[in-house]
Amino acid sequence: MINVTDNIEAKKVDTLLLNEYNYTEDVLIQNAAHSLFNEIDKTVNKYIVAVGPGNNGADGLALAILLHSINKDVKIICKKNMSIYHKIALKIGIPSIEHVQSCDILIDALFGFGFSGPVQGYYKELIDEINEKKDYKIISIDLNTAHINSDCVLMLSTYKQTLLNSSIPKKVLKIGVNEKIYECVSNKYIVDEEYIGSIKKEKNEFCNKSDFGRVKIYAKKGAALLASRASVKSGSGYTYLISDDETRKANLSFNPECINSDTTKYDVICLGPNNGVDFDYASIIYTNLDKKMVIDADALTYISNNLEILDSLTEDCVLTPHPLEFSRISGYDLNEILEKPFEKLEEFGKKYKGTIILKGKNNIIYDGHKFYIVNIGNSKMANAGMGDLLSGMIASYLAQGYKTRDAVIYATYQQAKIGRYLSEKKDTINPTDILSLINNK
Ligand SMILES: NC(=O)C1=CN([C@@H]2O[C@H](COP(=O)(O)OP(=O)(O)OC[C@H]3O[C@@H](n4cnc5c(N)ncnc54)[C@H](O)[C@@H]3O)[C@@H](O)[C@H]2O)[C@@H](O)CC1
Ligand SMILES: Nc1ncnc2c1ncn2[C@@H]1O[C@H](COP(=O)(O)OP(=O)(O)O)[C@@H](O)[C@H]1O
Repeated sequence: MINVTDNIEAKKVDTLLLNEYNYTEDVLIQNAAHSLFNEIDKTVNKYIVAVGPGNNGADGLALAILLHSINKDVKIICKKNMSIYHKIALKIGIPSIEHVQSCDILIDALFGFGFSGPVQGYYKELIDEINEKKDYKIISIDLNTAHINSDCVLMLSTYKQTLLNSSIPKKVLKIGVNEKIYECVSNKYIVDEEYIGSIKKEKNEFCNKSDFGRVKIYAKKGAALLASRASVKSGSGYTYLISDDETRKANLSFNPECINSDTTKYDVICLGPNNGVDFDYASIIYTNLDKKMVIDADALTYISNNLEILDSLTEDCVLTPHPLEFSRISGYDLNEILEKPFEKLEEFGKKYKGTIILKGKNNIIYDGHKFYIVNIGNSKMANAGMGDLLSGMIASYLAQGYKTRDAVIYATYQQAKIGRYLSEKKDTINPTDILSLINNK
């Protein structure tokens, strides 16, 4: 998985590598430059590198030297950079220009995580000029400098936290450092295919349906159909729906594999999708504390009026709030949650047991120790019922024996991955579109 760092953590990584692991700045800059060079489009010819005063600028200069070595037409705009790379660049004849010229790619190597705003004077004027002329593609190194209209950011070694809220295309490049080294600095990770592959459970040849667990869902109306169908399609051995007559009747034709009656034998309960806020969730929760549990939607609203329930939750409970629901159960201000989701989840997680997923563009999963971010979905998925579907999927993977945290990660990733796939074909992605593709190869 890829580590996520805020500016303070990124500086700590820097210090750690230099002081504890004997890396030098030059080794890191060289590694960064080679990764950038490998990634950058070399089918074009003209490049300009806008160079800042610090190591972000040095990365840009080292990249310019590599582009020059393969005879590309590369120029630098560099007022001040004390690194050896500036001297080398000038010595080998890379032209230094004062103003932006026409080119194919402009590389923003002005500032990285050492920047603290606002930008003024020379750099402000240069940034305005870069944005104004724009007949080129702008690629930013590590972070996009304030107000630059980048087309892409190539982050170095860690995912930069401020970019979680940016829609600019981005990629993390390795710089010759094993990610495990960052673990003592950051406990936030972007979930990737590699992690998903490592937790995926394969089916044994002699398996039986009872090996895949029993899910009992308390839900009503369309939300019940979505959650229970998602549970069935995600592979739980048995899915039971506890609902009203009308919903059960509709579910019979929509979801023939689901069992529309109660059971005393089950491993997981999923509570809430459109089940009403007047339902007695407390007694279901208190009598099922030995089971795995997914608490969603109306059950979360109920808890916000019966907060003492939170004290009873176990490690095997999953809460699935969107930001407003999280605000209701935590009492935190909604804007504060949106601005500082990690801090607020950690504060909440210190008080109560279990795993919580804060849903949205960045789905942030917190298990009381680490944060796992699933951010491959897209805004076309933002419509009613998506959360109901997700809670059914989480319940299903819990029943199949996934660790609590991993069931949440696995379900969220599968949902977002289908959303990403469909986004190329559709302008709106409905939960039923996702349902039809759950479990497809
Ligand atoms: N492990 C790492 O952490 C690595 C970091 N590298 C690069 O190093 C960068 C960080 O380098 P630095 O710490 O030197 O910082 P930066 O290069 O991001 O910027 C620091 C410089 O910008 C100036 N500055 C800051 N805010 C300003 C403002 N508002 N207006 C004008 N000037 C301002 C500072 O005085 C300082 O000279 C990363 O973003 C990355 O590109 C790479 O070289 C490879 C490895
Ligand atoms: N902008 C977005 N980008 C990516 N995924 C999104 C976005 N908005 C919502 N989602 C996904 O849709 C779901 C929304 O859940 P929720 O708000 O609870 O929906 P509902 O109210 O329909 O139950 C989450 O799984 C989330 O990942």
